[in-house]
Amino acid sequence: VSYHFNEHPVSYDAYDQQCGYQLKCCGDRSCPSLHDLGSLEKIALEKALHELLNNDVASTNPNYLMNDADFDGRFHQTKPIQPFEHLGVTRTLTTHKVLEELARKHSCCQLRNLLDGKCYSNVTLPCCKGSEQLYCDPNYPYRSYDGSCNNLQNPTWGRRGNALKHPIAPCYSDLVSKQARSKSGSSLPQNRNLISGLAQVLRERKINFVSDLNMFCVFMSEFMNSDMIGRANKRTKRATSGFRGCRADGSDRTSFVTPLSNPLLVQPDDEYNGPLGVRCLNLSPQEKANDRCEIKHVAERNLESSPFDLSSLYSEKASYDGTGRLVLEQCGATTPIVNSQPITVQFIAIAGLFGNLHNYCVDRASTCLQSPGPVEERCRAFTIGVYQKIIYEQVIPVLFGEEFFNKCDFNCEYNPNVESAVSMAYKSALGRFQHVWIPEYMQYGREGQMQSVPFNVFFHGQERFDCTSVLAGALETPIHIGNLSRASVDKFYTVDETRGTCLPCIDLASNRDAGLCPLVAYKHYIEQLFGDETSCYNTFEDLRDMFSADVVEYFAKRFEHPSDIDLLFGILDRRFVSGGFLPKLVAQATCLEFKRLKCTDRFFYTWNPHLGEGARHLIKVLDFTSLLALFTEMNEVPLNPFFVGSPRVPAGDVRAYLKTLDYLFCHL
Ligand code: HEM
Repeated sequence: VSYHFNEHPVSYDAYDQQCGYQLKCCGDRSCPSLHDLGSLEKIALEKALHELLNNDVASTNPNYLMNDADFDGRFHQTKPIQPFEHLGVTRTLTTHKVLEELARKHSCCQLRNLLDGKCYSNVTLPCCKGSEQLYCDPNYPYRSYDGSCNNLQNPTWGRRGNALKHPIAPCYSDLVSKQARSKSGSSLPQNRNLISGLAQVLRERKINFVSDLNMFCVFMSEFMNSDMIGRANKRTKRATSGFRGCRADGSDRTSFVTPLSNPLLVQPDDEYNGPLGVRCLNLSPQEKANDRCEIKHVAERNLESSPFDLSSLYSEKASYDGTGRLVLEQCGATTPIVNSQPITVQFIAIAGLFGNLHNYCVDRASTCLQSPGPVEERCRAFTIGVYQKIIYEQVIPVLFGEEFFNKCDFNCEYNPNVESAVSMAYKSALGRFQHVWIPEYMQYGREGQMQSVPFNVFFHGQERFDCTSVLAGALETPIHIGNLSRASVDKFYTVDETRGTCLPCIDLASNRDAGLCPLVAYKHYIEQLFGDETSCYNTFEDLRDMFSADVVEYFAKRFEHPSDIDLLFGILDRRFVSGGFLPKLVAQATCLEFKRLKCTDRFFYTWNPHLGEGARHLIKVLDFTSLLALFTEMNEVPLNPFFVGSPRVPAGDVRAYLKTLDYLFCHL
């Protein structure tokens, strides 16, 4: 299966073609003239500078900012635009304004030909010349901290701050920024209304089946996700606690409006929020990345490096003490992890296992390290190796099940010809599938003393929690299946167990803001890649091959046509991969992302030539069972850490065995 992205995404017609729908722009090969690009650029640059200046002003005015009195304060917090990033942000916004102007001036088909790259090759704005030159030392044996130089021919590939990729051209109604519309041209169903109605339908299912997969696996997956994708809320020069879109009491939109927020409307008859008087939910639009001013379909910025390199833990400038140990905070996590928001203490505790592993390594290696190089880099490479092994040999096989794991086929060699990047369809829709597993309650406590605590309690005041109890509880909390919990749909991130935000609504908003194409088109695209048979969806009944009856009935009530359904709803696909935990479409999308990120990583642990024999042996041995034995106070640790009720072994035995391997740290 090819995981390769086209350099320029192209509009995807194959579904319409196969299903006999009228093809847009069929036969229209005309192109817009770009003779006035220079003057469009000048005007756009002025507008962009003005907007950025206004945004910076807003970032210093409390009227525009969230504060701790808001229930969702810090949920939408923003990082600063670093001085070296200003030029890229300005160029991105300028080009965006030029694209919007081109969309106003030219016919849809002409614009489509232009953005699909069918008119001219590699057009950029005239004033936006020159790209930075990075020099990489091909013999330097360690990863950079921002992901650059992983690929020696293309040193910027995989780097923090790069754009994500559209696998197929987005389906904005104006091709560049306006939200997609239904087949007939009317608006799509309103976000919160659609999600809250869906949750109500699913709630009626009363499914009793409880899975034995646990929340430890879910938080580990979240941690992996945060390593490959960093959230890029639109930023200003200053970091902020988030820009306000709604009034503090949620009763309405605020009158202090900027392009930095894009609040969601809530209907008065909203089953949950209506009686609370909440009519508005805050939302942060995401920043795009088009730093070379290319005239093409543009995607969002990724604020992490894409490879699995523990970038969210080590961050861009890791804080080591004089001996190479990481400076660790709660549960062993680093400051950037502890300070990120929104974050639960379970996430902090999982990140902390890897922070602790780094320091465990330094403590052993620093006295005897025989391989050349600084101990912090050798231990970092080792820690990343253990983490990559856990992902590809433990997490993914469990999520995929044996059959699909083999079908996906992770046996590759290093492939330097493909860019390491994450797809928009994964980030803004299908990759979010595991949000449906968020339960109402989490277990918390040490052996024999577990208690049930509402999920959202763990977002706030994390220092109160005991790390062993947090992890022990996650191991014994089963995932939630079959419907959408109130903890996720109505009370997400709440401070008072009443007013909260709506995670699936944020997911849907993200899907729509990213202009993702309809579910049926994307499904067709991915099935073609996998060589699967593909279907056409002319009626809602046709959807029965992928959704259960209650969902089909709901969609039929809310959407005008099956091809209006948003890609996000692929998370409700009822065709699960056999022996695994993911729906088929989600599994296929995940397969592509994880394959790409493995096979394009020059330092992947199985082929990294700079790992010594000691590191290789330790990576083989270490897994979550060992990490839990080493870094928690559990008396007994699970052998199958992703399942509730796993058989356990005494932690002391595991620790004693690992101690016999200490000499290996001299040969990292
Ligand atoms: C149960 C724990 C989890 C919580 C509390 C959680 C929460 C969140 C939140 C608040 C966002 C930001 C939404 C936005 O502004 O767009 C987000 C984004 C996202 N989540 Fe989760 N999530 C969890 C687990 C997962 C898991 C297990 C996965 C799948 C591997 C996942 C995949 C994603 C993706 C792909 C995004 C978008 C990228 C990003 O903004 O980082 N999440 N999640």
